[in-house]
This record gives sequence, structure tokens and C-alpha cells, in this order.
Amino acid sequence: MQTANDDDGQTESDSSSPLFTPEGSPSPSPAKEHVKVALQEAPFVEGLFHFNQFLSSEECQEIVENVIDCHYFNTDQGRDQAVLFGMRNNSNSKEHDESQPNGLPHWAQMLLRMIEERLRVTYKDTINKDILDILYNPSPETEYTRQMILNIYTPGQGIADHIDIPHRFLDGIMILSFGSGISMDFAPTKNKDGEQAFSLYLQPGSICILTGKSRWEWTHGIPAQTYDLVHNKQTDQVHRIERSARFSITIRWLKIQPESSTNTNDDIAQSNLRSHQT
Ligand SMILES: O=C(O)CCC(=O)C(=O)O
Ligand SMILES: [Fe+2]
Repeated sequence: MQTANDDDGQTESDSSSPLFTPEGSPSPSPAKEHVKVALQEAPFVEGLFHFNQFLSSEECQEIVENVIDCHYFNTDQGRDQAVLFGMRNNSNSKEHDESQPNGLPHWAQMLLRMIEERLRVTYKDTINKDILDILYNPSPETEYTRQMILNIYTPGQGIADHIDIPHRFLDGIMILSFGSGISMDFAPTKNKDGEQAFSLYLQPGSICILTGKSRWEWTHGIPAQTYDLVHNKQTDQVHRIERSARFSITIRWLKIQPESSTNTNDDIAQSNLRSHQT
């Protein structure tokens, strides 16, 4: 593998949006820790799907504008995360219908429908009915609701390696990336079948879907660094790409638990995952 300093072939971040300024300018400071080389495409892991250019740059821009209009964030005051909830659903109700009002803001409902349609039509050769059901029509034993976490990562910020809390969230997690690309580390928790940890570069406009084994038995996390190293398969070169501000939307099914359960501790545990470069 050769190394290169430019970011030839990589998708640029959208620095024109107010969500991505002033933190959006590239930061040249080197990370202290070893920076792993990320792949552009995911290797095979059961239940993991990763599609680059899932959303066009126009669609990304529209989503970001909708989010800006909702005023969820104030990065000056450290408010870089927002959590949205849909209405509850349960296993006795009719088949889940994403076209019914569900308590989420209009833009979020439109986004959910658009993702479903695209997976069903454009990605039908890869996403079968079982996976679509996990993502859009679960039949769990408990009540559940849609949860969407919106995160802004400035350069140097990350999230610790983790498995999304198993007793809190159902199977099926979708991660959409906007603004800057970022490397996400994946590692198997059960050392078997010769599975190897790897790092995957999440480009803006990409979707990363975790189901089955990749959701329950692999950790994912974002290293807190100011740049990423990305392997270009075509040229077999490694490119250094400075991070700018990234915005992500993580879509999950949240289990609704009795008042007496440990919801609060779980929420604190989940939000404490965000990490900074030290
Ligand atoms: O922001 C991301 O890309 C991932 C977030 C995540 O893994 C989580 O909230 O559990
Ligand atoms: Fe996660």
C-alpha cells in the first residue's frame, strides 16, 4: 500500500451549511494515538450493510436544512446531541405502518419512508424481507418506539467502542452520515471464525445498517481523532483526510420498559459514550 496526502476520490464535506461551521474547518493537529487505516467498503460481517452514496448530496442538504430549522443544537453551549422519539407501538398492534403519523417531526417521517422505499427497491438484491422486517416491522415481545439520535462530531470527537444496549434497543440500527466523513471501528466480541476487527470510512450520504450478528456480537465506535486514513481500493493508496464537522442520524427501536427499570442509568451510560481526543 502506498500513501498519499490528497483526498483524491473521496467525498468532500459540505462546509456550506451552518451546522458545520465554525467547527467545520479542517484541523491539522495530529492525533496522538495510532490512526488505523479505514476501508471504503465493509468486508463481510453477517447482518452488516454499508452503502455509499445512499443519499444524494441534494438529499443530504435538504435533510440538514430541515434539521437546522428545528434548532435542536447549540454547539457553543455544548448541545451537540438531540434525541427524538416516536409514539409507542406494541406487538399486539397491526403491522407497523411507517406512513401513519408516529409522533416524529415531518422531516424525520419522510426520511424513514424514503430509506424504506430505497432499501425495498434500489437495494432489493442485498436487503431481503427479513432484514426489511427487522428495520421496519419488528415483532418484539415488548412495547417499542422509534428513536432517532442526532449527533454532531467536531474534529477530535468520537464515540467509545460499544454495542448498543442490548436490553434497551431491538435489532436493526441505521446510521446516516452528513458533512464530514469519519472512520468507524468494528470489532468482534466473540473471537471465532477468524473474524477480524476493521475500520470503515463512513462517507457523507452513506448508510450503515447493523442487524443480527453485527448488531449483537460486534462493537462499533468512532476513534477520537482529527483525521482519518482511508485505503483507496482502486489505487491501493492510503489517503489522509482531515475531519470537519460531521452530523449523524442513528435510527433504532427503543424498548419501552416499566418505570421501575433502569432506564435512566442506561440513558446516562449511552450518552457517556461520546469521547474527545485527549
Ligand atoms: O453517530 C454515529 O455515527 C454512531 C452513534 C452510535 O453508535 C450510537 O449512538 O450508539
Ligand atoms: Fe452505537
